Amino acid sequence: MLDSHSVLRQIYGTPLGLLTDLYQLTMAHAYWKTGGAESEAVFHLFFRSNPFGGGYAISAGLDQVIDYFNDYQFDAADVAYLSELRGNDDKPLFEPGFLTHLKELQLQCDLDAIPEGTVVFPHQPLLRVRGPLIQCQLLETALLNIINFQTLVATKASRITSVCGDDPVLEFGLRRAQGIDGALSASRAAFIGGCAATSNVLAGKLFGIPVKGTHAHSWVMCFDNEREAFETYADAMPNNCVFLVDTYDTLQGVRHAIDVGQRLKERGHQMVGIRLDSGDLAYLSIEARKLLDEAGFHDAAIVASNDLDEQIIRSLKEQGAQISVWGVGTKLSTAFDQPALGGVYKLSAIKPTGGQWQPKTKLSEQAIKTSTPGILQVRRYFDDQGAQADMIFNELDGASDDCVMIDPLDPTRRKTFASDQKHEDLLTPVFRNGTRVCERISLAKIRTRREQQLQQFHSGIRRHTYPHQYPVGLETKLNELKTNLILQAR
Ligand SMILES: Nc1ncnc2c1ncn2[C@@H]1O[C@H](COP(=O)(O)OP(=O)(O)OP(=O)(O)O)[C@@H](O)[C@H]1O
Ligand SMILES: O=P(O)(O)OC[C@H]1O[C@H](OP(=O)(O)OP(=O)(O)O)[C@H](O)[C@@H]1O
Ligand SMILES: O=C(O)c1cccnc1
Repeated sequence: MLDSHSVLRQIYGTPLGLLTDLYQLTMAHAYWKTGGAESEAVFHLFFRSNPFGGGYAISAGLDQVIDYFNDYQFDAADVAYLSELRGNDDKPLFEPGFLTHLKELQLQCDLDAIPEGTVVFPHQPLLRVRGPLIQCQLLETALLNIINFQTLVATKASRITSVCGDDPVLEFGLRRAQGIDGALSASRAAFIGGCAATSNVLAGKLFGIPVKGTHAHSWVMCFDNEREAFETYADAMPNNCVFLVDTYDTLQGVRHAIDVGQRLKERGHQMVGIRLDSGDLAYLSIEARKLLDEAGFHDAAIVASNDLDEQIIRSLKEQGAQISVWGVGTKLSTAFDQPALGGVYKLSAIKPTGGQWQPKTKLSEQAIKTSTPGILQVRRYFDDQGAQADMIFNELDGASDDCVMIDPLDPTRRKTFASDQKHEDLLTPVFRNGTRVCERISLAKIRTRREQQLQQFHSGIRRHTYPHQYPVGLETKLNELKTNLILQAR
Protein backbone atom coordinates (compact mmCIF):
# COMPACT_ATOMS: atom_id res chain seq x y z
CA MET A 1 0.00 0.00 0.00
CA LEU A 2 1.61 3.26 -1.07
CA ASP A 3 0.81 6.67 0.35
CA SER A 4 0.03 9.25 -2.30
CA HIS A 5 1.85 12.05 -0.52
CA SER A 6 3.93 12.64 2.54
CA VAL A 7 3.68 15.87 4.44
CA LEU A 8 7.27 15.54 5.59
CA ARG A 9 8.47 15.25 1.98
CA GLN A 10 6.30 18.19 0.96
CA ILE A 11 7.79 20.38 3.67
CA TYR A 12 11.42 19.37 3.46
CA GLY A 13 11.73 18.04 -0.10
CA THR A 14 14.40 15.61 1.05
CA PRO A 15 14.45 12.16 2.66
CA LEU A 16 14.98 12.30 6.41
CA GLY A 17 17.37 9.40 7.03
CA LEU A 18 19.98 11.89 8.24
CA LEU A 19 17.54 13.41 10.73
CA THR A 20 19.18 11.46 13.50
CA ASP A 21 21.94 11.66 16.08
CA LEU A 22 25.37 10.71 14.81
CA TYR A 23 25.61 7.96 17.42
CA GLN A 24 22.77 6.05 15.76
CA LEU A 25 24.90 5.88 12.62
CA THR A 26 28.09 4.96 14.44
CA MET A 27 26.23 2.15 16.26
CA ALA A 28 24.63 1.06 12.97
CA HIS A 29 28.07 0.95 11.37
CA ALA A 30 29.38 -1.12 14.27
CA TYR A 31 26.40 -3.55 14.09
CA TRP A 32 26.93 -3.90 10.34
CA LYS A 33 30.66 -4.56 10.76
CA THR A 34 30.43 -6.97 13.69
CA GLY A 35 27.52 -9.05 12.47
CA GLY A 36 24.78 -7.95 14.88
CA ALA A 37 22.82 -5.88 12.39
CA GLU A 38 20.31 -8.56 11.46
CA SER A 39 19.52 -9.76 15.01
CA GLU A 40 15.82 -9.21 15.63
CA ALA A 41 15.10 -6.51 18.20
CA VAL A 42 12.16 -4.88 19.94
CA PHE A 43 12.14 -1.29 21.19
CA HIS A 44 9.35 0.61 22.97
CA LEU A 45 8.74 4.34 23.06
CA PHE A 46 7.20 5.59 26.33
CA PHE A 47 7.27 8.53 28.73
CA ARG A 48 7.74 8.37 32.48
CA SER A 49 5.49 11.04 33.92
CA ASN A 50 2.42 12.92 32.78
CA PRO A 51 3.24 16.40 31.47
CA PHE A 52 2.16 19.64 33.20
CA GLY A 53 1.62 17.80 36.51
CA GLY A 54 -1.58 16.42 34.99
CA GLY A 55 -3.30 13.06 35.21
CA TYR A 56 -3.05 11.95 31.57
CA ALA A 57 -1.53 12.60 28.14
CA ILE A 58 -2.97 12.49 24.62
CA SER A 59 -0.99 10.45 22.09
CA ALA A 60 -0.16 12.32 18.87
CA GLY A 61 2.28 12.24 15.98
CA LEU A 62 1.68 8.76 14.55
CA ASP A 63 0.71 10.06 11.11
CA GLN A 64 4.13 11.75 10.77
CA VAL A 65 5.74 8.53 11.96
CA ILE A 66 3.93 6.76 9.11
CA ASP A 67 5.27 9.37 6.70
CA TYR A 68 8.73 8.93 8.15
CA PHE A 69 8.61 5.15 7.67
CA ASN A 70 7.28 5.51 4.14
CA ASP A 71 9.95 8.01 3.15
CA TYR A 72 12.82 6.40 5.02
CA GLN A 73 15.80 6.62 2.74
CA PHE A 74 19.44 7.69 2.39
CA ASP A 75 19.86 9.19 -1.08
CA ALA A 76 23.07 9.69 -3.06
CA ALA A 77 23.65 13.15 -1.57
CA ASP A 78 23.18 11.82 1.99
CA VAL A 79 25.67 9.05 1.41
CA ALA A 80 28.13 11.46 -0.21
CA TYR A 81 27.88 13.67 2.87
CA LEU A 82 28.45 10.74 5.21
CA SER A 83 31.46 9.60 3.17
CA GLU A 84 33.15 12.90 3.97
CA LEU A 85 32.90 12.57 7.75
CA ARG A 86 36.21 11.81 9.45
CA GLY A 87 37.20 10.02 12.65
CA ASN A 88 39.83 11.31 15.10
CA ASP A 89 42.57 9.75 12.93
CA ASP A 90 41.33 11.85 10.02
CA LYS A 91 40.33 8.69 8.14
CA PRO A 92 36.72 8.21 6.89
CA LEU A 93 34.31 7.51 9.74
CA PHE A 94 32.22 5.08 7.71
CA GLU A 95 33.36 2.30 5.35
CA PRO A 96 32.05 2.34 1.78
CA GLY A 97 30.30 -1.04 2.30
CA PHE A 98 28.24 0.44 5.15
CA LEU A 99 27.31 3.45 3.05
CA THR A 100 26.12 1.11 0.29
CA HIS A 101 24.10 -0.76 2.94
CA LEU A 102 22.44 2.53 3.93
CA LYS A 103 21.75 3.50 0.33
CA GLU A 104 20.07 0.17 -0.35
CA LEU A 105 18.29 0.00 2.98
CA GLN A 106 14.55 -0.69 2.85
CA LEU A 107 12.72 -0.71 6.13
CA GLN A 108 11.59 -4.18 7.16
CA CYS A 109 10.35 -3.22 10.59
CA ASP A 110 7.00 -3.94 12.20
CA LEU A 111 5.40 -1.01 13.96
CA ASP A 112 2.56 -1.26 16.47
CA ALA A 113 1.19 1.95 17.91
CA ILE A 114 -1.46 3.37 20.18
CA PRO A 115 -3.73 5.37 17.84
CA GLU A 116 -3.50 9.15 17.92
CA GLY A 117 -5.99 10.89 20.18
CA THR A 118 -5.87 8.09 22.78
CA VAL A 119 -5.64 8.92 26.49
CA VAL A 120 -2.28 7.46 27.57
CA PHE A 121 -0.28 7.16 30.77
CA PRO A 122 3.34 6.86 31.91
CA HIS A 123 5.28 3.64 31.22
CA GLN A 124 2.97 2.30 28.56
CA PRO A 125 4.49 1.88 25.09
CA LEU A 126 3.06 4.38 22.60
CA LEU A 127 5.09 2.72 19.84
CA ARG A 128 6.57 -0.76 19.57
CA VAL A 129 9.18 -1.27 16.85
CA ARG A 130 10.34 -4.76 15.94
CA GLY A 131 12.78 -5.69 13.20
CA PRO A 132 16.47 -5.89 12.33
CA LEU A 133 18.44 -4.32 15.18
CA ILE A 134 20.26 -1.90 12.89
CA GLN A 135 16.97 -0.52 11.55
CA CYS A 136 15.19 -0.24 14.91
CA GLN A 137 18.21 1.66 16.23
CA LEU A 138 18.38 4.05 13.28
CA LEU A 139 14.73 5.04 13.79
CA GLU A 140 15.06 6.05 17.45
CA THR A 141 15.81 9.75 17.31
CA ALA A 142 13.24 10.84 14.76
CA LEU A 143 10.47 8.78 16.37
CA LEU A 144 11.18 10.44 19.70
CA ASN A 145 11.34 13.85 18.07
CA ILE A 146 7.94 13.41 16.43
CA ILE A 147 6.01 11.72 19.23
CA ASN A 148 7.46 13.66 22.17
CA PHE A 149 6.51 17.07 20.82
CA GLN A 150 3.11 16.31 19.34
CA THR A 151 2.02 14.33 22.41
CA LEU A 152 3.13 17.20 24.62
CA VAL A 153 1.23 19.86 22.65
CA ALA A 154 -1.88 17.70 22.16
CA THR A 155 -1.96 17.24 25.94
CA LYS A 156 -1.53 20.97 26.57
CA ALA A 157 -4.32 21.72 24.10
CA SER A 158 -6.53 19.12 25.74
CA ARG A 159 -6.05 20.80 29.12
CA ILE A 160 -6.87 24.20 27.63
CA THR A 161 -9.90 23.07 25.62
CA SER A 162 -11.28 21.09 28.60
CA VAL A 163 -11.40 24.30 30.61
CA CYS A 164 -13.10 26.14 27.73
CA GLY A 165 -16.01 23.68 27.55
CA ASP A 166 -17.96 24.28 24.34
CA ASP A 167 -16.22 27.59 23.52
CA PRO A 168 -13.98 27.28 20.46
CA VAL A 169 -10.22 27.69 20.97
CA LEU A 170 -8.22 29.18 18.10
CA GLU A 171 -4.53 28.29 17.98
CA PHE A 172 -2.48 31.45 17.32
CA GLY A 173 1.02 30.07 18.07
CA LEU A 174 2.92 30.31 14.76
CA ARG A 175 4.76 33.56 15.43
CA ARG A 176 6.22 32.46 18.77
CA ALA A 177 6.56 28.73 18.23
CA GLN A 178 9.92 26.94 18.21
CA GLY A 179 10.73 27.33 14.53
CA ILE A 180 8.88 26.30 11.42
CA ASP A 181 8.36 22.63 12.15
CA GLY A 182 7.62 23.40 15.80
CA ALA A 183 4.78 25.63 14.63
CA LEU A 184 3.38 23.22 12.04
CA SER A 185 3.52 20.23 14.37
CA ALA A 186 2.03 22.31 17.17
CA SER A 187 -0.90 23.36 14.96
CA ARG A 188 -1.61 19.73 14.13
CA ALA A 189 -1.27 18.54 17.72
CA ALA A 190 -3.34 21.46 19.04
CA PHE A 191 -6.17 20.46 16.72
CA ILE A 192 -5.99 16.87 18.02
CA GLY A 193 -6.13 18.34 21.52
CA GLY A 194 -9.46 19.98 20.73
CA CYS A 195 -8.64 23.37 19.17
CA ALA A 196 -11.24 24.40 16.62
CA ALA A 197 -8.96 26.15 14.12
CA THR A 198 -5.49 27.57 13.57
CA SER A 199 -4.23 30.90 12.28
CA ASN A 200 -1.41 28.97 10.51
CA VAL A 201 -2.45 28.81 6.88
CA LEU A 202 0.22 26.30 5.80
CA ALA A 203 -0.93 23.97 8.59
CA GLY A 204 -4.45 24.42 7.22
CA LYS A 205 -3.34 23.39 3.76
CA LEU A 206 -1.09 20.50 4.80
CA PHE A 207 -3.29 18.96 7.48
CA GLY A 208 -6.80 20.12 6.58
CA ILE A 209 -7.23 22.12 9.78
CA PRO A 210 -9.84 24.95 9.57
CA VAL A 211 -8.12 28.36 9.43
CA LYS A 212 -9.44 31.46 11.17
CA GLY A 213 -8.21 34.97 11.83
CA THR A 214 -9.10 38.52 12.82
CA HIS A 215 -6.81 41.52 12.18
CA ALA A 216 -3.83 43.09 13.93
CA HIS A 217 -3.24 46.39 15.76
CA SER A 218 -1.17 47.53 12.78
CA TRP A 219 -4.36 47.72 10.68
CA VAL A 220 -5.95 50.14 13.12
CA MET A 221 -2.72 52.12 13.50
CA CYS A 222 -2.50 52.72 9.74
CA PHE A 223 -5.59 54.97 9.80
CA ASP A 224 -6.28 58.38 11.32
CA ASN A 225 -8.81 56.88 13.65
CA GLU A 226 -10.18 53.52 14.75
CA ARG A 227 -13.64 53.98 13.27
CA GLU A 228 -12.22 54.65 9.83
CA ALA A 229 -10.01 51.56 10.20
CA PHE A 230 -13.01 49.34 10.99
CA GLU A 231 -15.10 50.84 8.18
CA THR A 232 -12.38 50.30 5.61
CA TYR A 233 -11.83 46.75 6.79
CA ALA A 234 -15.57 46.07 6.64
CA ASP A 235 -15.70 47.39 3.07
CA ALA A 236 -12.85 45.14 2.00
CA MET A 237 -13.63 42.03 4.07
CA PRO A 238 -17.36 42.15 4.81
CA ASN A 239 -17.49 38.40 5.39
CA ASN A 240 -14.72 38.14 7.98
CA CYS A 241 -15.24 41.00 10.44
CA VAL A 242 -13.87 40.46 13.93
CA PHE A 243 -12.73 43.91 15.03
CA LEU A 244 -9.75 44.23 17.35
CA VAL A 245 -11.04 46.89 19.74
CA ASP A 246 -8.19 47.55 22.19
CA THR A 247 -5.72 49.68 20.24
CA TYR A 248 -6.69 52.93 22.02
CA ASP A 249 -9.67 52.67 24.39
CA THR A 250 -11.32 49.25 24.49
CA LEU A 251 -14.92 50.18 25.28
CA GLN A 252 -14.81 53.06 22.83
CA GLY A 253 -13.49 50.48 20.36
CA VAL A 254 -16.53 48.29 21.03
CA ARG A 255 -18.80 51.27 20.23
CA HIS A 256 -16.95 51.82 16.96
CA ALA A 257 -17.32 48.13 16.12
CA ILE A 258 -21.06 48.34 16.83
CA ASP A 259 -21.45 51.36 14.50
CA VAL A 260 -19.62 49.57 11.72
CA GLY A 261 -21.53 46.37 12.51
CA GLN A 262 -24.82 48.28 11.94
CA ARG A 263 -23.55 49.43 8.53
CA LEU A 264 -22.56 45.87 7.69
CA LYS A 265 -26.06 44.70 8.63
CA GLU A 266 -27.64 47.30 6.36
CA ARG A 267 -25.54 45.90 3.52
CA GLY A 268 -26.67 42.33 4.23
CA HIS A 269 -23.56 41.19 6.09
CA GLN A 270 -22.96 40.20 9.66
CA MET A 271 -20.25 41.36 12.06
CA VAL A 272 -18.76 38.14 13.46
CA GLY A 273 -17.55 39.79 16.65
CA ILE A 274 -14.82 41.72 18.42
CA ARG A 275 -11.43 40.77 19.84
CA LEU A 276 -9.95 41.88 23.18
CA ASP A 277 -6.17 41.60 23.47
CA SER A 278 -5.20 43.54 26.61
CA GLY A 279 -6.41 44.92 29.89
CA ASP A 280 -8.72 43.19 32.38
CA LEU A 281 -10.33 40.62 30.11
CA ALA A 282 -13.07 39.75 32.62
CA TYR A 283 -14.23 43.31 33.18
CA LEU A 284 -13.87 44.36 29.54
CA SER A 285 -15.68 41.31 28.18
CA ILE A 286 -18.62 41.82 30.58
CA GLU A 287 -18.91 45.50 29.60
CA ALA A 288 -18.47 44.71 25.91
CA ARG A 289 -21.20 42.07 26.08
CA LYS A 290 -23.59 44.61 27.60
CA LEU A 291 -22.88 47.11 24.82
CA LEU A 292 -23.22 44.49 22.07
CA ASP A 293 -26.46 43.10 23.51
CA GLU A 294 -27.97 46.58 23.96
CA ALA A 295 -27.25 47.21 20.28
CA GLY A 296 -28.90 43.93 19.28
CA PHE A 297 -25.65 42.08 18.49
CA HIS A 298 -26.53 39.08 20.65
CA ASP A 299 -24.72 36.68 18.31
CA ALA A 300 -21.53 38.71 18.07
CA ALA A 301 -18.62 36.69 19.45
CA ILE A 302 -16.18 38.10 21.99
CA VAL A 303 -12.77 36.71 21.15
CA ALA A 304 -10.01 37.14 23.74
CA SER A 305 -6.26 36.69 23.38
CA ASN A 306 -3.15 37.79 25.32
CA ASP A 307 -0.89 35.15 26.82
CA LEU A 308 -3.78 32.88 27.76
CA ASP A 309 -3.39 29.43 29.21
CA GLU A 310 -5.64 27.01 31.10
CA GLN A 311 -5.09 28.72 34.46
CA ILE A 312 -5.95 32.21 33.21
CA ILE A 313 -8.92 30.91 31.23
CA ARG A 314 -10.26 29.10 34.30
CA SER A 315 -9.82 32.24 36.37
CA LEU A 316 -11.58 34.36 33.73
CA LYS A 317 -14.49 31.93 33.66
CA GLU A 318 -14.72 32.03 37.45
CA GLN A 319 -14.87 35.84 37.21
CA GLY A 320 -17.84 35.57 34.87
CA ALA A 321 -15.94 36.75 31.79
CA GLN A 322 -18.22 36.95 28.75
CA ILE A 323 -15.66 35.52 26.34
CA SER A 324 -17.00 33.10 23.75
CA VAL A 325 -13.89 32.34 21.67
CA TRP A 326 -10.36 31.92 23.04
CA GLY A 327 -7.25 32.76 20.97
CA VAL A 328 -4.29 30.91 22.46
CA GLY A 329 -0.78 31.11 21.04
CA THR A 330 2.54 31.15 22.87
CA LYS A 331 1.62 29.15 25.96
CA LEU A 332 0.06 26.40 23.85
CA SER A 333 2.39 26.00 20.89
CA THR A 334 5.57 26.20 22.96
CA ALA A 335 4.11 24.01 25.76
CA PHE A 336 5.31 26.92 27.85
CA ASP A 337 5.27 25.41 31.35
CA GLN A 338 6.92 22.12 30.34
CA PRO A 339 8.99 22.31 27.18
CA ALA A 340 9.64 18.57 26.73
CA LEU A 341 7.73 15.36 27.38
CA GLY A 342 10.84 13.30 28.15
CA GLY A 343 9.76 10.21 26.20
CA VAL A 344 12.41 7.52 25.72
CA TYR A 345 12.97 4.57 23.36
CA LYS A 346 14.36 1.46 25.01
CA LEU A 347 15.49 -1.93 23.78
CA SER A 348 13.40 -4.60 25.52
CA ALA A 349 14.20 -7.88 23.74
CA ILE A 350 16.69 -9.23 21.24
CA LYS A 351 16.89 -12.46 19.24
CA PRO A 352 20.26 -13.23 17.66
CA THR A 353 19.95 -14.85 14.24
CA GLY A 354 18.95 -18.49 14.81
CA GLY A 355 18.67 -17.93 18.60
CA GLN A 356 15.94 -17.39 21.20
CA TRP A 357 14.36 -14.15 22.40
CA GLN A 358 16.34 -12.59 25.26
CA PRO A 359 14.34 -10.04 27.27
CA LYS A 360 16.41 -6.97 28.23
CA THR A 361 16.14 -4.31 30.89
CA LYS A 362 18.05 -1.13 31.60
CA LEU A 363 18.72 -0.74 35.31
CA SER A 364 18.57 2.55 37.14
CA GLU A 365 19.18 3.76 40.67
CA GLN A 366 15.60 4.97 40.53
CA ALA A 367 13.19 2.01 40.32
CA ILE A 368 10.81 4.08 38.19
CA LYS A 369 13.49 4.42 35.51
CA THR A 370 14.21 0.69 35.17
CA SER A 371 12.83 -0.30 31.78
CA THR A 372 10.39 -3.18 31.25
CA PRO A 373 11.59 -6.25 29.28
CA GLY A 374 9.68 -8.26 26.69
CA ILE A 375 7.43 -7.66 23.70
CA LEU A 376 4.84 -5.51 25.36
CA GLN A 377 1.16 -4.88 24.86
CA VAL A 378 -1.16 -2.62 26.87
CA ARG A 379 -4.56 -3.99 27.88
CA ARG A 380 -7.14 -1.46 29.04
CA TYR A 381 -9.85 -2.94 31.27
CA PHE A 382 -13.32 -1.45 31.54
CA ASP A 383 -16.04 -1.72 34.15
CA ASP A 384 -19.52 -0.10 34.23
CA GLN A 385 -17.96 3.27 35.03
CA GLY A 386 -15.49 3.26 32.11
CA ALA A 387 -11.76 2.61 31.94
CA GLN A 388 -10.62 0.95 35.16
CA ALA A 389 -6.89 0.22 34.76
CA ASP A 390 -4.20 -0.54 32.16
CA MET A 391 -2.18 -3.73 32.41
CA ILE A 392 1.10 -4.10 30.50
CA PHE A 393 1.87 -7.69 29.54
CA ASN A 394 4.50 -9.56 27.58
CA GLU A 395 3.23 -11.04 24.32
CA LEU A 396 6.02 -13.62 24.49
CA ASP A 397 4.15 -15.06 27.51
CA GLY A 398 0.59 -13.95 26.93
CA ALA A 399 -1.49 -12.56 29.81
CA SER A 400 -1.94 -15.04 32.64
CA ASP A 401 -5.44 -16.47 33.07
CA ASP A 402 -6.08 -14.91 36.47
CA CYS A 403 -5.14 -11.45 35.07
CA VAL A 404 -3.48 -9.98 38.13
CA MET A 405 -1.80 -6.61 37.69
CA ILE A 406 0.95 -5.45 40.04
CA ASP A 407 2.18 -1.93 40.67
CA PRO A 408 5.91 -2.39 39.98
CA LEU A 409 6.79 0.34 42.48
CA ASP A 410 4.68 -1.17 45.26
CA PRO A 411 4.10 -4.91 44.73
CA THR A 412 1.52 -4.95 47.55
CA ARG A 413 -0.79 -2.93 45.29
CA ARG A 414 -2.60 -5.30 42.96
CA LYS A 415 -5.74 -5.47 40.85
CA THR A 416 -7.43 -8.63 39.65
CA PHE A 417 -9.54 -8.72 36.49
CA ALA A 418 -12.05 -11.37 35.51
CA SER A 419 -10.89 -13.29 32.44
CA ASP A 420 -14.12 -12.26 30.65
CA GLN A 421 -13.88 -8.59 31.70
CA LYS A 422 -14.30 -6.10 28.87
CA HIS A 423 -10.91 -4.95 27.60
CA GLU A 424 -9.11 -3.47 24.64
CA ASP A 425 -5.50 -3.94 23.54
CA LEU A 426 -4.15 -0.49 22.74
CA LEU A 427 -1.17 -1.23 20.49
CA THR A 428 -2.44 -1.96 16.98
CA PRO A 429 -0.51 -3.00 13.85
CA VAL A 430 0.67 -0.12 11.64
CA PHE A 431 3.54 -1.62 9.59
CA ARG A 432 4.45 -5.22 8.90
CA ASN A 433 7.82 -5.88 7.33
CA GLY A 434 8.02 -2.23 6.25
CA THR A 435 4.58 -2.16 4.59
CA ARG A 436 1.73 -0.14 6.02
CA VAL A 437 -1.13 -2.39 7.07
CA CYS A 438 -3.59 0.07 8.63
CA GLU A 439 -5.79 2.80 7.23
CA ARG A 440 -4.66 6.35 7.87
CA ILE A 441 -7.07 8.14 10.16
CA SER A 442 -8.26 11.64 9.31
CA LEU A 443 -7.30 14.44 11.67
CA ALA A 444 -10.99 15.17 12.33
CA LYS A 445 -11.54 11.58 13.46
CA ILE A 446 -8.46 11.70 15.68
CA ARG A 447 -9.79 14.89 17.27
CA THR A 448 -13.15 13.24 17.93
CA ARG A 449 -11.38 10.20 19.34
CA ARG A 450 -9.72 12.36 22.01
CA GLU A 451 -13.09 13.72 23.09
CA GLN A 452 -14.66 10.27 23.24
CA GLN A 453 -11.65 8.79 25.00
CA LEU A 454 -11.73 11.37 27.78
CA GLN A 455 -15.36 10.47 28.49
CA GLN A 456 -14.22 6.92 29.31
CA PHE A 457 -12.20 8.12 32.30
CA HIS A 458 -13.08 9.32 35.75
CA SER A 459 -13.16 13.13 35.72
CA GLY A 460 -10.47 13.03 38.44
CA ILE A 461 -7.77 12.36 35.84
CA ARG A 462 -8.67 15.64 34.10
CA ARG A 463 -8.37 17.66 37.29
CA HIS A 464 -5.41 20.05 37.11
CA THR A 465 -4.61 20.12 40.82
CA TYR A 466 -3.58 16.80 42.35
CA PRO A 467 -5.25 14.72 39.66
CA HIS A 468 -6.29 11.15 40.30
CA GLN A 469 -3.49 8.68 39.45
CA TYR A 470 -4.93 6.20 36.97
CA PRO A 471 -3.65 2.67 37.72
CA VAL A 472 -1.09 1.24 35.28
CA GLY A 473 0.70 -1.96 36.25
CA LEU A 474 2.49 -5.05 35.06
CA GLU A 475 0.91 -8.46 34.59
CA THR A 476 2.23 -10.94 37.20
CA LYS A 477 4.58 -12.93 34.96
CA LEU A 478 5.97 -9.77 33.43
CA ASN A 479 6.60 -8.33 36.88
CA GLU A 480 8.42 -11.54 37.87
CA LEU A 481 10.51 -11.43 34.71
CA LYS A 482 11.47 -7.82 35.36
CA THR A 483 12.31 -8.54 39.02
CA ASN A 484 14.44 -11.57 38.07
CA LEU A 485 16.35 -9.61 35.43
CA ILE A 486 17.05 -6.86 37.96
CA LEU A 487 18.24 -9.42 40.55
CA GLN A 488 20.47 -11.17 37.98
CA ALA A 489 22.03 -7.89 36.90
CA ARG A 490 22.79 -6.90 40.49
N1 LIG B 1 -9.33 39.40 34.71
C1 LIG B 1 -8.20 38.71 34.55
N2 LIG B 1 -7.88 37.72 35.39
C2 LIG B 1 -6.74 37.03 35.25
N3 LIG B 1 -5.84 37.27 34.28
C3 LIG B 1 -6.10 38.25 33.41
C4 LIG B 1 -7.28 39.00 33.49
N4 LIG B 1 -7.25 39.91 32.48
C5 LIG B 1 -6.12 39.70 31.80
N5 LIG B 1 -5.42 38.71 32.33
C6 LIG B 1 -4.11 38.15 31.92
O1 LIG B 1 -3.13 38.91 32.58
C7 LIG B 1 -1.99 39.06 31.78
C8 LIG B 1 -1.78 40.57 31.66
O2 LIG B 1 -0.97 40.89 30.66
P1 LIG B 1 -0.15 42.23 30.56
O3 LIG B 1 0.57 42.52 31.82
O4 LIG B 1 0.66 42.12 29.32
O5 LIG B 1 -1.25 43.35 30.49
P2 LIG B 1 -1.91 43.95 29.26
O6 LIG B 1 -3.08 44.69 29.77
O7 LIG B 1 -2.16 42.93 28.26
O8 LIG B 1 -0.84 44.94 28.72
P3 LIG B 1 -0.28 45.11 27.24
O9 LIG B 1 -0.99 46.30 26.72
O10 LIG B 1 1.19 45.29 27.44
O11 LIG B 1 -0.57 43.86 26.44
C9 LIG B 1 -2.29 38.34 30.45
O12 LIG B 1 -1.75 37.05 30.50
C10 LIG B 1 -3.79 38.28 30.45
O13 LIG B 1 -4.31 37.16 29.73
O1 LIG C 1 -0.63 35.95 23.32
P1 LIG C 1 -0.64 34.69 22.54
O2 LIG C 1 -1.36 33.59 23.27
O3 LIG C 1 0.72 34.29 22.08
O4 LIG C 1 -1.56 34.94 21.23
C1 LIG C 1 -1.11 35.54 20.08
C2 LIG C 1 -0.80 36.98 20.27
O5 LIG C 1 -0.15 37.41 19.10
C3 LIG C 1 -0.70 38.67 18.72
O6 LIG C 1 -0.02 39.70 19.37
P2 LIG C 1 1.15 40.54 18.71
O7 LIG C 1 1.53 41.55 19.70
O8 LIG C 1 2.23 39.65 18.19
O9 LIG C 1 0.50 41.20 17.41
P3 LIG C 1 -0.69 42.23 17.30
O10 LIG C 1 -0.07 43.54 17.08
O11 LIG C 1 -1.50 41.76 16.17
O12 LIG C 1 -1.45 42.19 18.59
C4 LIG C 1 -2.13 38.59 19.20
O13 LIG C 1 -2.70 39.83 19.32
C5 LIG C 1 -2.04 37.84 20.49
O14 LIG C 1 -1.87 38.69 21.57
O1 LIG D 1 -6.09 36.26 13.78
C1 LIG D 1 -5.70 36.70 14.85
O2 LIG D 1 -6.41 37.39 15.58
C2 LIG D 1 -4.32 36.36 15.32
C3 LIG D 1 -3.47 35.59 14.60
C4 LIG D 1 -2.21 35.31 15.06
C5 LIG D 1 -1.81 35.80 16.25
N1 LIG D 1 -2.63 36.56 16.96
C6 LIG D 1 -3.87 36.84 16.52
